Amino acid sequence: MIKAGIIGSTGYAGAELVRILMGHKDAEIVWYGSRSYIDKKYASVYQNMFQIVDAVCMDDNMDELAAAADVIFTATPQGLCASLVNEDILSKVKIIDLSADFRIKDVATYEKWYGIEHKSPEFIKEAVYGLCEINREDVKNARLIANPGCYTTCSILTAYPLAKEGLIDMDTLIIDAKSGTSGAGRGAKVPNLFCEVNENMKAYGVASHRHTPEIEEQLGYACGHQVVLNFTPHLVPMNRGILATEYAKLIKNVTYADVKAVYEKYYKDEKFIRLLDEGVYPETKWVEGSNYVDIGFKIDERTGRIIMMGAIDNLVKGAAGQAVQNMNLAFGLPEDEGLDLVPMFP
Ligand SMILES: NC(=O)C1=CN([C@@H]2O[C@H](COP(=O)(O)OP(=O)(O)OC[C@H]3O[C@@H](n4cnc5c(N)ncnc54)[C@H](OP(=O)(O)O)[C@@H]3O)[C@@H](O)[C@H]2O)C=CC1
Ligand SMILES: CC(=O)N[C@@H](CCC(=O)OP(=O)(O)O)C(=O)O
Repeated sequence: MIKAGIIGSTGYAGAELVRILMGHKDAEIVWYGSRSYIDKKYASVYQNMFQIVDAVCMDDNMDELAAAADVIFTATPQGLCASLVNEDILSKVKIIDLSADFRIKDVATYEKWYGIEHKSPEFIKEAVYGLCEINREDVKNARLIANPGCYTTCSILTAYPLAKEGLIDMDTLIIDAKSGTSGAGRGAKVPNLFCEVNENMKAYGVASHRHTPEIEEQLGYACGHQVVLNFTPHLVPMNRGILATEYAKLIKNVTYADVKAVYEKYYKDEKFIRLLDEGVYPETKWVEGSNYVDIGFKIDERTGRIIMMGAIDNLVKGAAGQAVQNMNLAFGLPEDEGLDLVPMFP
């Protein structure tokens, strides 16, 4: 039985980890970490866990946690994991970080886009970018896994096969993405108040969102050269879900069947990636509560562009589900263990 500790178990991503790990037959949660609710019952923070979780919240004593657990998930604000990790901890326990601390390989890029100093840059090189479908073999041997971001998971997986096969002009790639408000976390913030979000839609982080360099870096690895792109996120009035719509100029004269074959080359055996039929486009509702990524596309012959669309649940494939997928790989378990989450509808 894998013993899991969660730092930040009281946030939205942490709570989703709790929900998923409760249904995992080879893992148990031994540490419900919190900053604000220490010694309080976890089920008093999340009443949906009443009579399901009996544990109380604990502090973030890393030494005790590393002795008690086999894996630590950090579902905490940017910068915290980097301030906790050290060689002693990593020699005892694997860390799966849901924040961005170890995703970007160039520390100067991280510090510029996040506006904080990186507290343990010596571990950046070792960290594996935990996009399971792409880095599966590296994840299996990793001590430190950088769980990808929610927008980035959706954006990268949607464009990856075409980038890899040189089908699109990467300089023309534009990613327009929408997220539900759980993507912003549980902390109180004025832009996320009901009156600000309900019956409203807004772009934010325009030409400056911190996920831009993460997407550029990963798609750059795929196509083999530096990528510079536009990424514009939007907040939409729903709880969960991300829909990324991506536009790019096609380099080659290809048909729908050619492009579908390229997607199938990379994803046909991927349990969590569903390539939709021609004329069917992803909707967030069809993946809600699940670890699926739904992908659809259309070639616009009039403009010579392809329009690719991907949808995920930001808290599952965009955070906790992917983190459990990474844990399964890193501990030699079936990759889908605990992740048979049927999408909920409506
Ligand atoms: N929400 C999402 O869709 C996604 C989130 N992520 C990432 O996951 C991480 C958590 O996000 P999310 O759950 O949304 O955020 P929340 O604001 O909902 O939760 C933050 C969590 O971190 C804890 N925390 C805050 N400050 C500290 C601190 N100084 N020391 C220890 N613990 C602290 C909080 O504890 P307490 O409540 O007890 O104070 C809480 O458990 C972030 O890095 C985010 O970028 C990644 C992908 C998707
Ligand atoms: C709606 C919303 O605010 N979304 C967050 C992204 C989600 C997140 O927590 O970021 P990571 O995926 O990088 O961890 C944002 O734009 O910052």
